[in-house]
Amino acid sequence: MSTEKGAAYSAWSNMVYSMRVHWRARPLTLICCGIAVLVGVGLPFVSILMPKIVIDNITAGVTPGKFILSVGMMALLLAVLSSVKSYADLITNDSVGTISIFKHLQTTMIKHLNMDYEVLESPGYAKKGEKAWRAMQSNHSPASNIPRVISQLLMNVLGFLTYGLVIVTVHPLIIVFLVLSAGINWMALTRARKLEKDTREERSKVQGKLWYIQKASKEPSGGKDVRLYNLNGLIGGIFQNVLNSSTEKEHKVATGDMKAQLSDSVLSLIRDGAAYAFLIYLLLNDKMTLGNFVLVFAAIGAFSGWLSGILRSSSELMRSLSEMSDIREYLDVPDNSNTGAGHKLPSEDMLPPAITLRNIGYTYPEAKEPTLHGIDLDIKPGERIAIVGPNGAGKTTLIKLLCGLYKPTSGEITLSGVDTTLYNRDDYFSLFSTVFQDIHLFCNDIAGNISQQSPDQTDYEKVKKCLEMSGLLDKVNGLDKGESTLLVRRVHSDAIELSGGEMQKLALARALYKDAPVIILDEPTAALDPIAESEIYQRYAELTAGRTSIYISHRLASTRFCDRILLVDGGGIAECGTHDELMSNGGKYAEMFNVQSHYYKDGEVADNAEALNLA
Ligand SMILES: Nc1ncnc2c1ncn2[C@@H]1O[C@H](COP(=O)(O)OP(=O)(O)OP(=O)(O)O)[C@@H](O)[C@H]1O
Repeated sequence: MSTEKGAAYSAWSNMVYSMRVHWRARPLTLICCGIAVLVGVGLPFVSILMPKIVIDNITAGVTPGKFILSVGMMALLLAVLSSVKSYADLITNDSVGTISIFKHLQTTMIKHLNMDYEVLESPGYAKKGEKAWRAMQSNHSPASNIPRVISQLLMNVLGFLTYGLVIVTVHPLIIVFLVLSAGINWMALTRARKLEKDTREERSKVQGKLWYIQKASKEPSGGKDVRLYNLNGLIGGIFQNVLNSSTEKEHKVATGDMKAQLSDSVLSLIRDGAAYAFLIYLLLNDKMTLGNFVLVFAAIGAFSGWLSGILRSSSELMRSLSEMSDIREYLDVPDNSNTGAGHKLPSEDMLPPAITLRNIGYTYPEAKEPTLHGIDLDIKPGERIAIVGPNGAGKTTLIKLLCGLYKPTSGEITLSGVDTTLYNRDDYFSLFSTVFQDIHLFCNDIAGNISQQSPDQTDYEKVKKCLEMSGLLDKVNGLDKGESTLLVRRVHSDAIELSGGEMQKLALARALYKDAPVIILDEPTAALDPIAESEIYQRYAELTAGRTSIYISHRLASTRFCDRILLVDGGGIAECGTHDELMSNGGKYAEMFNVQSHYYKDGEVADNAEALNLA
C-alpha cells in the first residue's frame, strides 16, 4: 500500500514516522489514542446493553435491590468511561493541535537552517517546501492528525467486529447483507478519493500561486512599487483569477465527497430499514426475546455508524499519509556538500590559504546554459583581487562557488592543495568573511548582529573596533542604547531602522569581527555616500591586512588598489591583470573604465588614487 502513485514513502513507513514523532514529543498522546479506541467502543456498547439489561431484569422479575444494583453498576461504568474518554480526547486534541504541528514546524525550520544554501535556493526545493508547509499549517492539518485518525479507524474496526458479533449471534444473514451494502459504499468513497488524489498535484500548484501572491502582497519591500505603480488592481485581479481556478478545482473534489456521503446515507437507510424489518419479523414470530430485540435493534443502527466510520477514517488516513509524504519529501532532500567528518583545515600558520580553481563550470539548477565555464584561477595567499564585469556576468556566482555556497558542476576548487569538497562544509565556511549585496539583519541588538554570538560570548571592545573601521561607530554612539540598540522593528517595537548605507557598514563590521583568513566583499560600498566610500578605500589595506581579499565592484577606479583585476564576461575570466596592464590591453576593461571615467573631471581619478595611496 502506498500513499500516492509512485510515492517514495509507503503508508506503513509514514504511519511509523508519525507515531515516532508523537511518541518522542509526548508519549501520553499515543497512550490516550489507544485508550480512546477501547473506550470509544466500550461506551456505546454499554449504552446499548443497558436497555437490554433493564428489560431482561423486568421480564425475569428480579428483586428491586438486584435491579438497582445491576442498573447502578452500568450507570457508574458509563460515567467512568465518559470521563476517561473526555480526558483521552483532551490530551489527543491538544497534542495534535499544538505539539505535533510545532514539532513539524521546528523540524522543518532546523532543516531550513542547516541545508545546503544551493538546495535552499533551488526552485524545486521551494515548491516542495510550500507543499510541506501547507500540509502542516492549520490546527487540524491531516498530516498532524495521523495518530488520531488511526485511533478512529481502529475504534471503528473494533466496533464493527464487536457489534457484528452481537448481530451474528442473532442471525448471520443480517451481517452478510450489511457488509455487502457497505462494499457498495466503499466503491463510492474510493471514487471520491481517487478524484481527490488525481487532482492533488494540480490543486497544490494553484494553492502555491495563491500562497505566493498573498505572501508577496504582505512584503513591505514590494509595497512601494505596488502603490506607486498602482498595481493593487492588477494583483487583486490575478489573485481573483487564481482563486476562481482553485475554487473550481476544490468544488469538484467536494462534489465527489458529497456524492459519496449521499450514497452512504441512502444505502444506510435501505440497509438499516431492511435489517429492522427482519428483526421485527423475528420478534413478532417469537424467534427473539424482547431484550435481544432491543439490543440488536440498537446494534444495527450503531453497526452502520461503525461501517461508515471505517470508510470515512480510512479515506482520511490515506489523505493524511499523502500529506505526510509531502512533509517527509521536503525534510529528506539531501545536501550535496560534506556535512560529516572532513579533511583537517590548514593550520593557523598556513593561513590565508592558496585557492585554486581548475576548469570550473557552474549551471544553476533547472537552468539550460551554464553561467560559468572553464574558469582557471590561482589565488595566492594574501592576494587582493578585484572582480569586475557587466551585470549578470557571473561575478556573484563565482564568489558563491569560492566560499562554498555552491558546488561547481564541473572542475575542482582546491584550498591549500585539498579539494574543497573534502572539507566539512561548516569548517570550510569558517575560513570566509563575506558581505553580500543583499544584507540580512537579525532580530538582535547591534552588537549581536556583529558578533553573531550571545552577549556573554561577545567581545564588546572588538565590536567597537569593527564599528569604527566600517564607519558606523559615530552613529551607534549617538544612540541611547549604543551597540545594545535592537534591530528589526517587525520583532522588537523599540528597535531602530538602519538606512541602506548603514546596513552595509554593519555588514562590513560583521565581516571584520569574524576575522576569517579570506574576506569577500560583493559591492560593499554600493550604498555608501562618497565620503564613507572614500574612507573605506583609504582603509582597505588595514581592513584586509593579513587576509586574502576578493572585492567585486562596478566602480572601476576603486579596484585599482587590488593586486589583480579579473574581468568576468561571457561565462569566464575574459581579462586578468593589473589596472595598467588591462588599460594597455585596450580590451573591455579599458572600454568600461574609459566610459566611467568620462563622468569624472579630467585627472580626478588619478588624483584620488594618489590621495588614497593606491596608485
Ligand atoms: N539563483 C539563481 N538561479 C538561477 N539563475 C541565477 C541565480 N542567480 C543568478 N542567476 C543567473 O546567473 C547569472 C549571473 O548572475 P550573478 O548574480 O552571478 O551576476 P553578477 O555578475 O554578480 O551580476 P551583477 O553585476 O548584476 O550583480 C545571471 O544571468 C542570473 O540570471
